[in-house]
Amino acid sequence: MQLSATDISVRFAGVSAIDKVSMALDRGEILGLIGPNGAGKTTMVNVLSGFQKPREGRVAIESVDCAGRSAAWFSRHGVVRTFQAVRLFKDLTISENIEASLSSLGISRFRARRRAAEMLDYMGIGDKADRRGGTLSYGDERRVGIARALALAPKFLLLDEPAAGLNIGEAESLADLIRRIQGDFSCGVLLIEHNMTLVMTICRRLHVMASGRTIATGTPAEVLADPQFKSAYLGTGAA
Ligand SMILES: Nc1ncnc2c1ncn2[C@@H]1O[C@H](COP(=O)(O)OP(=O)(O)OP(=O)(O)O)[C@@H](O)[C@H]1O
Repeated sequence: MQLSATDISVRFAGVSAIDKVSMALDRGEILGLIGPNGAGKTTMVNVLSGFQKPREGRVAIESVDCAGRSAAWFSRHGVVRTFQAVRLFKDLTISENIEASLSSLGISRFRARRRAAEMLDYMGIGDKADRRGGTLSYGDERRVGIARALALAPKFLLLDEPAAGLNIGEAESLADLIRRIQGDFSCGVLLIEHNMTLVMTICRRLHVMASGRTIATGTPAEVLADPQFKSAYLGTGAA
């Protein structure tokens, strides 16, 4: 099963953010999406999850065309994403925050509560279920963001900079966790990340963007040897 985007273009106020980018995520792989700031990575995740309608191009889940579908439709069909900012409702408990996303998909309150508890346990923060949003440490808040996504039973999980702001130890545990999630949920994981150690350790395949375009794809070794990658990242090599 595959989530694919073909020849995607997005413009904001006439300015090109993505220009004819294609990528595919298989259920069963961890694909790294990397690139300098402003490369178009988050915009691409927005397109892949129904948060941004592309000006051109096609998104499909296997052979099902997703044109015009809402973000909620993508969620219901197993395409789930996290955000750079977790944004919890501060008046709700952590559990209620997760239940709210499930209820919006029509899941009963009872099942939503049970599912939230299971996912918070899975993320190792079951004891924080009754705390209010906004009272957790930064690292725990990011775990809630992932728990909230996992509660939606992803077939494709799109993680937008999950290691941002984590220390080295926390980033290492995150690497183990992402591998575990991929296996336990049998989901494809798209990982946007600036932490190169994390990306190179857990991704078998990388997709590199710069200035809204694809500049390299391949295994970490192939990408590291690619002149366009070296030029974009290290300022060396022929572009
Ligand atoms: N809603 C928007 N309105 C106008 N321009 C936008 C909008 N969202 C993104 N852009 C622009 O589109 C381009 C791609 O942005 P995007 O956030 O996708 O890049 P990114 O690779 O995710 O960057 P970063 O690594 O900094 O998060 C940038 O030039 C950005 O300023």
